[in-house]
Amino acid sequence: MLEKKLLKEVKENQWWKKEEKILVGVSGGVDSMVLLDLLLNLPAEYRPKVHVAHINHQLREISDEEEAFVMQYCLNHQVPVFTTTWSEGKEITSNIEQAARDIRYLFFHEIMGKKGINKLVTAHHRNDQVETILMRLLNGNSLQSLTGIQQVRAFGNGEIIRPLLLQKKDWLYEYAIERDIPYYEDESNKDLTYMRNRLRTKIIPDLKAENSRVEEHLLWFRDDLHISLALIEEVVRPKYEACVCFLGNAFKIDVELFMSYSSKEQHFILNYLSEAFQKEKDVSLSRRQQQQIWQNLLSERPNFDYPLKEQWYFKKDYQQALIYLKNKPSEVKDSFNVSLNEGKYLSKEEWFGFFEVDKYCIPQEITSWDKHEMTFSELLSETITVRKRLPGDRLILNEKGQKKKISRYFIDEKIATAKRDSAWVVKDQEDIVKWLLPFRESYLSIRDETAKIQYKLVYYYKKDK
Ligand SMILES: Nc1ncnc2c1ncn2[C@@H]1O[C@H](COP(=O)(O)OP(=O)(O)OP(=O)(O)O)[C@@H](O)[C@H]1O
Repeated sequence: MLEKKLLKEVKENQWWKKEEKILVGVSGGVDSMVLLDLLLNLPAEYRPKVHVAHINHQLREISDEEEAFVMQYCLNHQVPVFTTTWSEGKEITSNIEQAARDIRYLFFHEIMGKKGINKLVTAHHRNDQVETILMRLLNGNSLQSLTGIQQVRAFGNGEIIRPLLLQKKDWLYEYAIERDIPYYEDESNKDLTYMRNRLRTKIIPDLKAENSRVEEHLLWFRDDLHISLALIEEVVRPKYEACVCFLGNAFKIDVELFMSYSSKEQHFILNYLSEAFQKEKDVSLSRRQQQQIWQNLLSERPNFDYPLKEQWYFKKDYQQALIYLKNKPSEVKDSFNVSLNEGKYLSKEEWFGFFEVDKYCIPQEITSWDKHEMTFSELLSETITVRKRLPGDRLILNEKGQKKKISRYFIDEKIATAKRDSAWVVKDQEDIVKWLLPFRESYLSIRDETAKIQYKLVYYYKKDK
């Protein structure tokens, strides 16, 4: 039955082409083992070229055994498999579930990049969907997030697909038994310190005692909400785009235009603004902060500056409002010395490291950030200086040693002023600019491709820095 349901969806949705490479996240549990079996047994004209990724979180005694099991299974089925072990940094994370998730997606992303794969496939199913919606509802999350897990959404350069999202967990178990599929039972699912597990084992069964179809009803609610929000989006999104503009480190709002919209439209414009904050700056605005912005926009006071959250301020200047990042001058340091095998935060959203390749190690909390890196084979200097640019700093452009002032480079490349100010100059002890972060490397630092990489400089930053 399950294979028929999946095939129908594969045909309808055309998630992948025949023989297209996909990466499947396989934990070794029943969901992902069933997914793997289903994918490998699709009719040839719908079957993708399956690759598997497994992350050994080392959180349980049998973690190593599970990893070996997934590897052996893939070997037996001639499926390429990539594994990694999460061995460092657990002790410094407060939310281990979230950190494990970040590590997973980072690894998926890395493998997809290396192997030229654009599609990640995971085994989320209908029960995961119900639990997610309930969890978000109980936690007071946004209306948009109550539409739960999306079956397809953007991920890295491609997308993440959840082919089993409409299938019940019971059906996966039945399929596994029928086809004698081996899997590991996840013992941590019984741990009632996690909200999801309490929902699964206590609260949802209680709700089902009230109405046995409660899960179906929640999914109806989800579908209706999804459609309603899409309709609202059609009307309000163009208005949001007309009155809100993202400037890199600030959001600019046209107050007059905002005031010309109905209060219902204003409500959704603020929701979209909040989403944009999350997406662009990784900052979540509470409901109270959203209300605060709304009141400020409607306020009759023509101009004022108001602290909103951390270093974010709301500033109104007649018909224009800005939500912008104000750096406290005392917290801004503009020069750092980084020794070999050391890393430093340059700001709350940037981290710089200098390492021998085999001693490379980064703080857990930055693993999901974006990065630039530079590798080289010879140690030119035991300390690297990272600092803001100074007048006269020059880049070496080519093998002839031709130099260009950084200020000129910015003009020629039409780099916005705000971005110029956030740039870092990386120098060695010879006082040669090796790198203008995040824009370009000096010619001298461009490595010989045949030499063995021994050292690396890495710059991690939160997206859109
Ligand atoms: N250790 C792992 N290695 C590889 N893939 C995994 C691993 N754990 C989970 N996955 C993949 O992620 C899917 C979701 O797993 P799970 O429900 O445990 O995670 P979640 O944290 O609730 O979800 P998400 O990771 O999407 O936020 C699994 O069905 C599987 O495809």
